[in-house]
Order: sequence, then structure tokens, then C-alpha cells
Amino acid sequence: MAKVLVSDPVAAEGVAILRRAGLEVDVRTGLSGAELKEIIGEYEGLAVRSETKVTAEILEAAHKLKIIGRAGVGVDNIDVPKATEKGILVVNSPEGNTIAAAELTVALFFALSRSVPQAHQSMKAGEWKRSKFVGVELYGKTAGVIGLGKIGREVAKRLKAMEMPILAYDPFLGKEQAEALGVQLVDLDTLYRNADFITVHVPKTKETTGLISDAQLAVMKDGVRLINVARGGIYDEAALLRGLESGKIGGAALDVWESEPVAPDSPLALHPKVVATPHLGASTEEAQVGVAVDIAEQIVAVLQGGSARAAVNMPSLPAEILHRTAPYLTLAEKMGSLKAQLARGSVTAVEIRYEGEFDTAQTVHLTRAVLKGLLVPALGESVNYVNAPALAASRGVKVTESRGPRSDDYERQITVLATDDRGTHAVTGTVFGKNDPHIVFLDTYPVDFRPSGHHIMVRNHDRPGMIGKIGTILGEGGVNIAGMYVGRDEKDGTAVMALSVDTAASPEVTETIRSLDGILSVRHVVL
Ligand SMILES: NC(=O)c1ccc[n+]([C@@H]2O[C@H](COP(=O)([O-])OP(=O)(O)OC[C@H]3O[C@@H](n4cnc5c(N)ncnc54)[C@H](O)[C@@H]3O)[C@@H](O)[C@H]2O)c1
Ligand SMILES: O=C(O)[C@H](O)COP(=O)(O)O
Repeated sequence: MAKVLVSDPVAAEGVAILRRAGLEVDVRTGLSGAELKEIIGEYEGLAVRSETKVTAEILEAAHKLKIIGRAGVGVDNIDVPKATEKGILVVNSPEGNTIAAAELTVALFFALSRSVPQAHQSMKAGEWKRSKFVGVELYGKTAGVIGLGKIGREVAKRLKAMEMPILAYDPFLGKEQAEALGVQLVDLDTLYRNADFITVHVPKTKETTGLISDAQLAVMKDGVRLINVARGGIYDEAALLRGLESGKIGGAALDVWESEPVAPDSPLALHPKVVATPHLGASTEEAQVGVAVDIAEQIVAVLQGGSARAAVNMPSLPAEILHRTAPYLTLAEKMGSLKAQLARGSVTAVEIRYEGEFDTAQTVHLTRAVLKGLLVPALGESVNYVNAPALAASRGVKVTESRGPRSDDYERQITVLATDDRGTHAVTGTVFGKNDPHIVFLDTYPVDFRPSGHHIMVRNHDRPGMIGKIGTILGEGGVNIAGMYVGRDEKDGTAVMALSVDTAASPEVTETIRSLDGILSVRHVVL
């Protein structure tokens, strides 16, 4: 009988599904890292929420583990690359707590505008202070919603009922979709300058970490009120504290924190103008039952040899197909990610060409991998191999796929053509040997680099001295070049450079390269 460990408070309905399926279930919450490491070797399945930290060290000891179910959305507490390396499937429940998080956000709008928690606390202390707690109305105030995904959209719908005009920013959402929601799509600067309340609903990625810091606060209205039910660190906490102290920020309502659990003496959590909740966005009876049932069903299915509907790190495929497809899956996902990071504006169409021996059992999953790679920079952990096509469709991305004979260049190659504001551009990749993915063309320019780590992509007029100048700027910026691949097009005199670098280049370094005469574009990408 397979054993499953439930190491966080997951709703009883989910645990019952595991037991009814004949699995041996141990519910042991509050384990220390050392305790978990000691026992994890006994289990085939693990069910968690955000409290258990499933680190590389724990996974090293997880000799039998086949599946980790995250009863919720965020998998930032799980070392997903390590799980993938060990062949452990990670599944989550991307939709189960959307309404719960949206409703808490609205609750925080009210709590913040009327100082409900502070007034409550004052009365509990035996006081009766009416003039101290004069609030503001939501009616007629402008709300700024950053991120219009599942939760952001539900929040926007609800704020409209309060008759708040809504300014929204989501670089991956089309104008028509915004219009259908009745919100005005604006750039971030316009949102910051005009919103009375700002709420963030973006995933925590490298772009959104510290999205709002001192510079952004400086352009906001005096007395702006800020809400965060997404992830700690999207507002820089030190900047928030400075803004609260200076009076720039009228109040903040925070459900999520840079480090959880929050220290009992956290100056931010204790600040009188901060309404603080301990990561309660998903904590409703309905959402907890929903996410628990969702992951329990997936754990049962996978441990009984079936497939999961929300696999985060790899498709749940029969072993034979997975074996011959896996290296191309990695390649396909990296190519999707490369296209997303090189795109200008939102990608509206993707064409995927498979050349050489690929069968449909493979291409269906490879296309999903491309779409997952394309959407993850925007949607983070809520994208998986199963929902990627539907999410692409809901964002208006037109997807086409074709298969053809072996090309003149490689035995098997995949080309992804993505259309964005600049037109249609292609990337082609192949796998060398058994498991060595390479990018071999950017448009028609031949290149050759492994799609992993940091890269700087430059498009330039093909002139003498460019390579030297760029190398010098990177060297002076402390960025070590691990490899450089230059492709030229004799016809129009342009060239592309793909520089694999050991560390990220600072925005100043990329800006200096961009300012060189003859440079057409510069992008830093992480694959
Ligand atoms: N507090 C909680 O308990 C709780 C519960 C559920 C979800 N969450 C968090 O809420 C957030 C939103 O979740 P969701 O389910 O709506 O995700 P989602 O993937 O459906 O939506 C995220 C949206 O953010 C947009 N986006 C990505 N990068 C952006 C950027 N730089 N600027 C503006 N928009 C950007 C995407 O296009 C997408 O529309 C996530 O961080 C999630 O982890 C928190
Ligand atoms: O990512 C999520 O689903 C939410 O942040 C909820 O986390 P929790 O399950 O720890 O409440």
C-alpha cells in the first residue's frame, strides 16, 4: 500500500479521498525540516500547503516520492527544479482559491478605508473614540489593479460594484479583454499617478519582486492606500515602511509578507496604519475543501498509474513516451520562455513547426511545453502542462502546429514563430546526443547555445568592432562571458549576438550596450 504524508493543515475532505483510495495516510503537521527529512523516505506521496518547505535537502532524502500535491496555487515553498531532476511530479490547484483571495482583497479595501481593525482593537481596549476613526468612502475613488489574472479580474468585478473607476495594468492582457471587464488598461506610471487605492495580483517573479519601491511610491498620490494579497516582496517592505512613516502612504493592508511567519516585532506588521493578516487569502472553508479535493484526486490518480490534471513541472505521461520526449520537452519549454522574454508587447500568435521524426503523441505535449514556457513569465506557477493551451486561448493567443520531414540542418528540430508588436520572429532548437538541448537559429541567423542560465541577446548592424565594444562594456560591468555566438545576414547587413553570461547584467550595463551606435536591440533573458 502506497504511503502519503500530509504535512500541512489540508482539509479533511482531501485526506478522506486519499484514505478511501486505499492509501496509507499519515497527517503530521508542524514537522521541523530535520524531522521531515528523517521520515520522507517512507512516502510515495506528499501533500502540503505553503508552510512545509520542500527543499533540495528534503528531496534528496525522498527516495520513494513520486508526487507532491500543493493544496493551493503557489509552489514557491517547493524546490521544483530539484523535484523535476528527481522525476517527482509537482501538482497544484490553480483555481481552487481564486474567489477566497478576491473576497479577502475586497474585505481589506473596506478595512483600510474605514480603519475597521484599529477601531475594533480600540473598543476591545475599553475605549470609545469616534473622531479618531474617520475614514474615506470607496465610492468614486480610483482603484489601480496590477495583474488582471484569475484573482485580479474577480477583484475588479467586485470593486465595480462599489462604483470605483478602475485603472488596470497587465502587459499580457489585450485591450478587448480589458474592455469586456469594464476596466481601463493603462501603463504603470498612469496607474501610480492616478489611483487612490492600489492592489497587486501578479505572481512573484523576477520582474515583480520589488515592483513597487521608493521610486514608484514617489509618483503616487499623497495618502495612497496599498493592498497586497498576492505575495510578500512585490511591494518592497522597507520602502513601504518609509512611505508609511513619511505619511506618503495613507495605509496598507497586507496579507502576505517577504518572510513568513512574520517576526512578532516586525515594524511593518505592528505599524498603526497597517492592517495585517497572516496569509489568509485562501483560508475559507470552501477554498480549503476545493484545493484539498483537487490535489487528493491527483495524488490518487498518479499513484494508481493515471495522470494529473494540474502538473506543474512535467506532463504526466506514460513512461515510454516521456522517455523519448523529455529532452525535447525541456527544449520546447525553454524556447517558449525565450520567445516570451524577447517579445515586444503581448504575443498574439504562435506557430510551432516540428521537422523530422516526431509523432503526435509527442507533439501534443511539446506544444503544451512551448505554451507553458511562453506563459510562465506572465502567469507564474498557475500555468501547467494541462491548462497552458486553455490559458493561451483565453489570452487571445492563436496557436498552430505543423509537422514536416527532416530539415537540411538537423535530424529533428523545432521552430517556434511568435507574432508580437514587432512582427513574427522565429527560434529553432534541437537536441544533441541524448539530452543536450541547443538553440540553433534565431530567425535565419545560425547560433549555437544551450538554453539555460543568463543570456544577452543583441541585434545590431554588422560593423567591425561591435564584438569588442560589447565585450568591453560587459567586462567593465563585471559580467563574465561564458560563450558568444554571432550570426550574420549578408543580405541586410544585420547580425545577432547571443552572449551566454555567468551572471545577470545590470540595467545600466544593458543600457550602455543599447546606446552604442549600430545597436538595434538588447535583451537580457534567463532560461
Ligand atoms: N494571499 C493568498 O493566500 C493567495 C491566494 C491565492 C493566490 N495568491 C497569489 O495571488 C497572485 C495572483 O494569483 P492568480 O491566481 O490571479 O494568478 P494568475 O496567473 O491567474 O494572474 C496573474 C496575472 O498577473 C499578470 N502579470 C504577470 N506579470 C505582470 C507584471 N509584471 N505586471 C502586471 N501584471 C503581470 C499576468 O498576465 C496575469 O494576468 C499570485 O501571486 C498568487 O500566488 C495569494
Ligand atoms: O498560493 C496559494 O494558494 C495561497 O498563497 C495560499 O497558501 P496557503 O495554502 O498556505 O494558505
